[in-house]
Parts: sequence; C-alpha cells; structure tokens
Amino acid sequence: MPATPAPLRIAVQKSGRLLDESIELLKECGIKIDNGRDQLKAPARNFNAEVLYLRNSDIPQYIQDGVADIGIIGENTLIEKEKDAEVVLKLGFSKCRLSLATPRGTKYEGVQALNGQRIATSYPNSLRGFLKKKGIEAEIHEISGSVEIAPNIGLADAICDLVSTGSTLFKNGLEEQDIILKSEAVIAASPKIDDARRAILDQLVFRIKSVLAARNQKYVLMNVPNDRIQEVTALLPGMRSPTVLPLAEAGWSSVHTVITEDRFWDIIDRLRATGAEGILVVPIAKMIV
Ligand SMILES: Nc1ncnc2c1ncn2[C@@H]1O[C@H](COP(=O)(O)OP(=O)(O)OP(=O)(O)O)[C@@H](O)[C@H]1O
Ligand SMILES: O=P(O)(O)OC[C@H]1O[C@H](OP(=O)(O)OP(=O)(O)O)[C@H](O)[C@@H]1O
Ligand SMILES: [Mg+2]
Repeated sequence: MPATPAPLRIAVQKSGRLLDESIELLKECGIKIDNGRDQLKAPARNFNAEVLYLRNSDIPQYIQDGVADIGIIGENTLIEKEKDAEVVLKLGFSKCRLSLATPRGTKYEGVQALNGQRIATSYPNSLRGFLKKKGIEAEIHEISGSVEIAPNIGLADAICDLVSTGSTLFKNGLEEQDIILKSEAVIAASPKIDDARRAILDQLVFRIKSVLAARNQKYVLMNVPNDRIQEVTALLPGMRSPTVLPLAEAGWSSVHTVITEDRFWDIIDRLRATGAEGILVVPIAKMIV
C-alpha cells in the first residue's frame, strides 16, 4: 500500500481580519479544523492538511522557506515583503487598496505634490517602489499602525495605508489621492512545495473554486404558463440551458435555472413581467464547474 503523503501545511493569520473568512472557506471546502488559537498547529480532521496559525506579516517568509506549503494572505503583504511565492488563486475577500492620502484641502495636483514631503506608512517597500517609478524624492517614515493619525500629530505630511470603505481616512480628516495597488486575499504557494503536496493543493484549489463559483450564483425555480415558456427561457441563462418540468396542474410548467448574483434583480423583474409566478431563490452550496 503506498504511504500517505505528508500533510499540506496551510498558514493562516493567527488573529485579525483574515482569520474568520480563511477558516470559513476551508470549512466550506469540507475541511474541519480544531480551533487552534492556543494550539498554533492544528490537523485537519478529514483532509490531508494541517493549519499553522501565524502572524500575518511572517507568513510570506514561511512560504518562501517552505516551512508552510501554502498561505492565505493579502496580496498587499506578499508584495510588501518581497518574498518568493506563487499566487495560485484569488479568493475574493478582504478587498482593499494601498493608497496615498493627504489632509483634506491640501493642494494636490498629482503625485509630484509629494516631492520633499514626509510620508508615514507601514508599507515602506511598496511605497519606495512606487515613488521610485514616479521619480519622486520623499522621506518615508515607517510606523507599524494607526498610520492615519500621523498628519494630525505633525509626524508626516501624507500617509500611505490600506483603504477599504474610506471611513478611517474620513474620520481623520484625510483625502485619498492615488492608489498604489489593489489587493485581496489569495492562496500563495511555496517555491519549495513537493509534488505530493502539490497534488493535495490541486485538490484544495478545485474545492475552493467550486465554493467561490457557488457564492456568486442562485438557483431559481418558478412556475410558468406553458404558452410563456419560450419567452421566459429566452431571458434565462443556465449551466447548459434551463430545466423545464411539467407541473401536476395542466397548462403549467416548473422552470429551473442558475442566475448570477449581479444580474439577479434585473432578470427577476423581467421574469415577473413575462408571467412567471411563485419564484423561489435558493442558495447553492457548491458548484462543480
Ligand atoms: N480595511 C480593510 N478592509 C479589507 N481588507 C483589509 C483591511 N485592512 C486590512 N485588510 C487586509 O487584511 C490583511 C490583514 O489585516 P490585519 O489588520 O488583520 O493585519 P495587519 O495588522 O495588517 O498584520 P500584522 O498581523 O502583520 O500586524 C491585510 O494585509 C489586508 O490584506
Ligand atoms: O477604509 P476603511 O474601511 O476605514 O479601512 C481602512 C483601515 O483598516 C485597516 O486598519 P485595521 O482596522 O485593520 O487596524 P490595524 O491598523 O490595527 O491593523 C487599515 O490599516 C486602515 O486603517
Ligand atoms: Mg490592519
């Protein structure tokens, strides 16, 4: 009997913004993990993997060194740490951008305005690269958090930090000026991953793709008078084409299909106008594409 390969070592953030959605995603992939807050290393119960709970900013180094085979990490951290890792899959959560901001009302007609200025940031490498590309000489002031306070306490003229809703900038009297990069959570793989673990990773990626595909879709069922079926089905997408089944009541059919979340309301309104009734919308757990 062939030996079971060593488990895939998955690095996730120990605590912070990425943790809950990372664990939820693995769970939706059918991978059960004991809560490892104190344990720091936890085996998966029904998949050949183990989870390493690490500091977010340390994960790129662990991936490069092959201490972790893969990690769930923000692209922004991966870029900032300048470590060797392959982005295998974008995960669609923790979307944010690394931006430059200045106090509201500051005169700013392009990045040239930053020449000779002091910029506070927790992302010195990303900022340095951006300024170099733009030919701007500025003083980078590295701080590890609460960056948005820096202009208010006279520490800097501008900041470079993550922005999502923009509410932290707003509350601190700052205005977003330029975007340096856009980021979301990704699966990153080690250059040292071996073939056996790469095969486990392929299995995991297949499951994640099925979960992510399903998140954007709804399964929709409706009753349609038979003389309207053609009009209704013309409006509908489907994995192949809509399913049409006869109802017990003569003259009516049940039509089933899959609709993308962003087209959903538009299509539903048109379906009702065309004569569809009793429309049911059901979430899809997994979608094998
Ligand atoms: N406001 C936000 N909206 C969406 N995603 C965000 C936001 N802030 C951060 N992120 C994403 O979540 C990741 C983790 O952020 P978090 O604040 O939990 O850790 P951190 O303080 O950046 O890291 P460390 O543990 O190294 O101190 C970031 O690298 C980024 O990819
Ligand atoms: O645009 P917004 O939606 O307001 O989000 C942006 C804020 O979120 C992050 O901080 P976080 O809350 O993670 O705090 P931290 O500095 O302790 O990591 C980031 O560093 C910004 O300060
Ligand atoms: Mg943060």
